[in-house]
Amino acid sequence: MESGPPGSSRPTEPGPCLSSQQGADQAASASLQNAAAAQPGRHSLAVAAVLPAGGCGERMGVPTPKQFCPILERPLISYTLQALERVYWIKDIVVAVTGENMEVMKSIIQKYQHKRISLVEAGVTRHRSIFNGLKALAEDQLNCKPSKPEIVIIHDAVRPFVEEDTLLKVVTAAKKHGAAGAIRPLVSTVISPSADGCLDHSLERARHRASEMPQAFLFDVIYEAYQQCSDYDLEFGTECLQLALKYCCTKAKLVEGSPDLWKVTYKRDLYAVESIIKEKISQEICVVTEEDNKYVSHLLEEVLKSELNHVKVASEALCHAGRDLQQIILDQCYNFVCVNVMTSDFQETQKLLSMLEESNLSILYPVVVVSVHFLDFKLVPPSEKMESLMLIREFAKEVKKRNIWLCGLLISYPQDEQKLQESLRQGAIIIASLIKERNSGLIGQLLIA
Ligand SMILES: Nc1ccn([C@@H]2O[C@H](COP(=O)(O)OP(=O)(O)OP(=O)(O)O)[C@@H](O)[C@H]2O)c(=O)n1
Ligand SMILES: O=P(O)(O)OC[C@@H](O)[C@@H](O)[C@@H](O)CO
Repeated sequence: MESGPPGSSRPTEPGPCLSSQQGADQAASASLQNAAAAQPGRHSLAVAAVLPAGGCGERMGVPTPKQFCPILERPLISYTLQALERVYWIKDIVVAVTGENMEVMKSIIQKYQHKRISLVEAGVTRHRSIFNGLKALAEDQLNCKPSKPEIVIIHDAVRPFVEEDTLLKVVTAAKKHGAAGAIRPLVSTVISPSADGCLDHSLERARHRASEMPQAFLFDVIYEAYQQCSDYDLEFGTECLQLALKYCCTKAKLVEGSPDLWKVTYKRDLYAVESIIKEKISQEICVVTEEDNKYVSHLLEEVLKSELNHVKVASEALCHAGRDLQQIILDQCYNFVCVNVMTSDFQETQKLLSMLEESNLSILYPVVVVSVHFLDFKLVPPSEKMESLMLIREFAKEVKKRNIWLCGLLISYPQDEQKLQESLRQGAIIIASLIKERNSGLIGQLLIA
């Protein structure tokens, strides 16, 4: 079993330097795990995960294997790893990738700072890849520690939306029953065709379910099942729960899963993943300004709130050493509007960009920064400021390297109150679109409300 990339830290317990969000995640995990472990006769479980990621994604119909297809410029598998890493009681995550993708996988682990990841060679089928992952856990010594877990989770690398409570449910059920798997209601009816391609019979949809992931097993059960498995099953099987039943007489407990457990299979699934992630990271906007611009910022904040229902909009002063702003960054707000009034320079915006670059916020998701410039076009014709405003292109090119997506917005700042409200509304509509759509084609552009 190969560890993560050279120089990367071996799987370690999450350190004390967790950001407040990660800390919150760990606290949530601890409470979930304690809840499970608190059950009579329970003790904390040694849990590992195996992620089969050795497929070629034929049904996706693109050259890149789907687990490496980019979502907001980040490979799909990295989202799944992030989902599992947030669950701190999963001690080891074994990913099965083909030899030709081993280096790509190592670079993903390094770039997105994934921890507790080990790599094994995938097999020519999904079952063989999973078996290789189990062998690595059974026979390998991670960090000179016994790596054989009590419970092993098996989860497809192309199912990025898996929550801790679902993982805990299948693990808890597997501890009791030997095996457990997430299921979902069938959307289409299952039919059985006859040899001549006509309908032989259909299954009663209400009495059947779709088998999804995650699944969990007592390690010894599923490892024994794979060791006994026929070549036919290894070659053509698609259901781990069936192997546990067939070779170990273990009847898996079926756990109702959430709607977002689906497997990315076709191209449309990538678009669905991207829109879900965009929705998730556009739920909070921070309007940043200097003290003397608070009035305009507040006006813009109110209009943004009215334009973006359910989105949390807060204002923060850029000064005071950014103490409150630091906390907002730590709490993983991915959208910032920097308000500049009657100026075309970028001093305030650059202060914000520096703070963002110093944080690790944009490692996993692109951070959108809109540098807003209110100008009274009657007093200051835009043409006079255009040259300095176009510097946005250079700034944007620089910070894009840190996954910060910067663009500019020029908003007319008329003296007339009613016209100002109209400008603000136009500006808010553009800001809302930039944040929700996250169109990388607009990076470095100067838009005019
Ligand atoms: N030899 C294989 C085949 C599949 N998988 C993994 O098993 C998961 C679910 O399988 P599937 O959706 O079938 O992936 P692909 O085989 O890549 O897709 P396709 O059948 O369209 O080629 C994926 O994470 C895939 O990478 C694997 O580890 N090893
Ligand atoms: O490799 P395939 O995508 O054909 O099969 C994978 C799925 O069957 C599997 O992930 C769930 O059905 C649970 O077993």
